[in-house]
Amino acid sequence: MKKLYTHKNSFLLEKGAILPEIEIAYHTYGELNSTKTNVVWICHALTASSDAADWWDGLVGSGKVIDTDRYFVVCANILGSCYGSTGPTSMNPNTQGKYGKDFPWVTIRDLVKAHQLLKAHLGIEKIQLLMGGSMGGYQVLEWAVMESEAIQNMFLIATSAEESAWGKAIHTAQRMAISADPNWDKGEIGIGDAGLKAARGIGMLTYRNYALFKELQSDTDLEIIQNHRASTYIQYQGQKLADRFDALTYYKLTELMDTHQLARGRANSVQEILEEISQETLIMGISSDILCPPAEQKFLAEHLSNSVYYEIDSSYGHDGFLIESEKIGNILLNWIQEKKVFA
Ligand SMILES: CC(=O)SCCNC(=O)CCNC(=O)[C@H](O)C(C)(C)COP(=O)(O)OP(=O)(O)OC[C@H]1O[C@@H](n2cnc3c(N)ncnc32)[C@H](O)[C@@H]1OP(=O)(O)O
Ligand SMILES: N[C@@H](CCO)C(=O)O
Repeated sequence: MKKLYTHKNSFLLEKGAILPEIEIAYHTYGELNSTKTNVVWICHALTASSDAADWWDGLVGSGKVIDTDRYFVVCANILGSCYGSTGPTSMNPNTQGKYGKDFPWVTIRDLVKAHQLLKAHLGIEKIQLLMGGSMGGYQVLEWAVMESEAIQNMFLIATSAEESAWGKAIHTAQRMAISADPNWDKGEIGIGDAGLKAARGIGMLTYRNYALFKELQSDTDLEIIQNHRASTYIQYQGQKLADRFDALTYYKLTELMDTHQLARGRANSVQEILEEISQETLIMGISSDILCPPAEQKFLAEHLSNSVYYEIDSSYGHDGFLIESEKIGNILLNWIQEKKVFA
């Protein structure tokens, strides 16, 4: 069941803006043990909610690798999202209207800072396993730097230490699509679906790849000259996101992703800051990921001193981190046992 934590005091964002208060939507599964040594915290990616047992159901649940009968599992919706935490679709207590386009610039560090408040509220001192894929991994790495003493072990998949030039270019194209929507300038919540659909279409091309489209979406009817399978698939995926997400939120979350730079204000290079992280870390890459390709995870493994790297052979591309639960689960379970993560 989704719960809500309200931080009644003002919340200072990295870039200087102040939110008068923040709400954080979250899910917990299982019970915190008496020694408080069974916490698993899951950080979610771009469009997911706090219900990790739903979107990562192959990994999280009773008897699964992230066993909710044994562990106290927490997943919180990120600041700036539209799934319950404070974001552009929320009411601004100062104006009694929705934040909309006035929702300030948020960084990955702000997401972590907000979730640290929830962690304190839940009485958690240490996180035994902090895990996340894609933007979830961005938060994991930031948290390891921001509160090193609280993070015991980490699992990272399809992620990186900084948003790549490639990622920023894709996000810019997505924002161009959203802002080309005829209703965009109205700046209201709940409009801009045409732009959002196009942005999701662009996204899908990077979450999947040539080979998967060839395999699953090639036309079987050789006579067809319109409504190609690949076209209707992309259109359908655009509609599917528009049915559950908000255009302005998506626009701002892509800007948020572009702020990911672990070294900002801390070191002269990403390598330098990674070398300061000492937690035991499992890192996974997906062979066909063209958005956060395995080279990015190999780079992490090269510079995180206590890490181990595995590559999953999958045709699902970046979305493999959400889909390939069996392959991910087998490696994760072995690593948890070998490293005695919950011993
Ligand atoms: C709170 C919430 O609701 S969060 C919702 C869950 N999502 C998240 O957490 C975000 C992360 N998840 C995701 O991005 C996605 O759910 C993924 C990547 C895990 C899986 O994506 P899916 O869309 O389920 O899978 P896939 O790419 O195989 O597409 C299947 C869908 O496309 C449809 N489809 C397939 N081929 C075609 C085609 N040629 N033309 C039209 N539609 C098609 C299928 O019928 C199916 O429809 P359905 O979703 O209504 O059953
Ligand atoms: N399918 C994922 C991709 C981003 O990692 C999402 O929509 O959140």
